[in-house]
Amino acid sequence: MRAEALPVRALTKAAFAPYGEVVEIAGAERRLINQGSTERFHALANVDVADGGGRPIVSIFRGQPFAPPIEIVMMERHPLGSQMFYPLSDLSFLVIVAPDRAGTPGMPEVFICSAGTGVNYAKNVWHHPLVSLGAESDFLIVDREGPGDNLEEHTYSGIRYRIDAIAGAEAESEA
Ligand SMILES: NC(=O)N[C@@H](O)C(=O)O
Ligand code: NI
Repeated sequence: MRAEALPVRALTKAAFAPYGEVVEIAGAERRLINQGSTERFHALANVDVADGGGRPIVSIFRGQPFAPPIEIVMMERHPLGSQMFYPLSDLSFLVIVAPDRAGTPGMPEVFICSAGTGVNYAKNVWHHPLVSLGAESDFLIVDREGPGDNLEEHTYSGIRYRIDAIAGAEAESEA
């Protein structure tokens, strides 16, 4: 089966806008609270999980690292809610998303997400399950618990996608 190599792009708010929000301090509304002893970086992402009686939950994902070549054979989406990944380690990870093409994912876009930056996938956005890099990594997750089927998966047929190199991220792997 044909496998197409994909470029890895730096994550920016503009590039990721069709898929959700970038969760980072840069550009956030900053509020000084607690008599000035604490900075609040306010409303970094919108938790959109109420459809169908859903409620927001916080989890931790512990991801095992991937290394190139990384094959992308499937994508998934959550029709009833957003899903946020915020890295608790100081490693980069890959964010892989795709536009919807008549109910199936189109060609993926791959972004490298640097340490201290997370993403909030908007509801019903095609994305690849967590791809950690370098070492076992923990992520804070905010997504939906509740009735209904909140997971739709799609396996590409006739074409596979591949990530052959990730500049910089591999250098972060454990020594
Ligand atoms: N299945 C699950 O909870 N994880 C995926 O949704 C994912 O995006 O990693
Ligand atoms: Ni997901």
